[in-house]
Amino acid sequence: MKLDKNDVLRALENITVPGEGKNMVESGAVKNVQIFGDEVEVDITIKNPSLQARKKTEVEILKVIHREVYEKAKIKVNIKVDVPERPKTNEIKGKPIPGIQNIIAVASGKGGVGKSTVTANLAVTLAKMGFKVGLLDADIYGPSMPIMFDVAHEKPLAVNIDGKSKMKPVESYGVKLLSIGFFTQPNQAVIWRGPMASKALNQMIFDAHWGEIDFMLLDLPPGTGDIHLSIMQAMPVTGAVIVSTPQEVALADARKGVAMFKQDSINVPVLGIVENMAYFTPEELPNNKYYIFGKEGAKNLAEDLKVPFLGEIPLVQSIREAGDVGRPAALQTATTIEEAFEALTKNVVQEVVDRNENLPPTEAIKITTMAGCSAVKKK
Ligand SMILES: Nc1ncnc2c1ncn2[C@@H]1O[C@H](COP(=O)(O)OP(=O)(O)OP(=O)(O)O)[C@@H](O)[C@H]1O
Repeated sequence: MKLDKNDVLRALENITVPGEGKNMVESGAVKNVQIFGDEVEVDITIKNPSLQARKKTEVEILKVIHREVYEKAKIKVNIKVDVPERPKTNEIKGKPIPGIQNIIAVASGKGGVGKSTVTANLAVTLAKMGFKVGLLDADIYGPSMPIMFDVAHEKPLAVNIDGKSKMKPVESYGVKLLSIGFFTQPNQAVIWRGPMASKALNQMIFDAHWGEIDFMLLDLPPGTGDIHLSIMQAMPVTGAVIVSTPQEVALADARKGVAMFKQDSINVPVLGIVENMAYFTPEELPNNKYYIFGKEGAKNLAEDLKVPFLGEIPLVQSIREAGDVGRPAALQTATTIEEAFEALTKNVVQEVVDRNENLPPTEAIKITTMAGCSAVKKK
């Protein structure tokens, strides 16, 4: 018997693909029907990859054609599975942490570019602006926050919260702080294996009593390794800030840092790049700028990678000194350093706001307005 293609299509209009509302012709799932005498070949694309869905689709097509068109038709069904790609931007991973609204990971490809210094100053500037700030020093290779916040001799206390013993972060300059450095001896070299470090970090995140936090800053170890992956998978990181100097070797590593956050398995939005040690200004010649590590390297990198440029911080002796004495330089009021960190912090907050505005409302609560923060004006 010679079959008619239209009869086959009409028959297929009676059935749907599992999980899809419209009939399989109307939904566009049926891609092609070919007839060769009493043979019918149906090409169909479905979104559900399960074996069960494929089998069910095939059986239903066979049954409906045999019933409605020709009971002895020889039927071949070619099923292609096309799983719709999940939207990649603004994805939040990890379990949300009650009370913590935004988690910003601060990273650098290369070590020693001032990642911890920038993180500490961002933290105190956010606190000055009126935000509730937490800082988690996850730099397992060289935790420097206890020194930078002058709390190296303190230890987090245990508090009882709803019958559970929780770690209470140490507080300094309005910033709640936990560091992997609180749990190691200053002179002891600790060799952290990946899973051990992740466990310690998980405890500092989930077994600590952080309370209400607007911005939790995460000082990551330098580089792009295993530990970064574990942290990103364990925590709902809002976005990442990359710190680099303008120097070529640092930029090459910063590029890798950006690539790490953008890769599919991590997929954390990059809030932008900070250029640290952008130029040197001697105190006695405040108008002179010396571009020791090159000029605008990180700014150009940001343009190149199409990520925001968040700001530049000069190389200033007092920034280093302030770090060493344990009082972040941005606390020095009415200085160009304070100004530089304020400009940087406003840009970071703005990027977080922009990023959160693009999130569906069902996501965990995020800061979507800077109202109430007089220090920050919306662009
Ligand atoms: N803008 C700056 N001006 C002057 N000194 C700075 C500046 N930024 C950082 N430093 C100094 O550079 C040194 C390295 O900085 P920091 O420890 O913050 O770097 P890092 O990138 O966090 O290093 P690590 O590899 O340990 O993660 C410190 O002595 C710090 O005080």
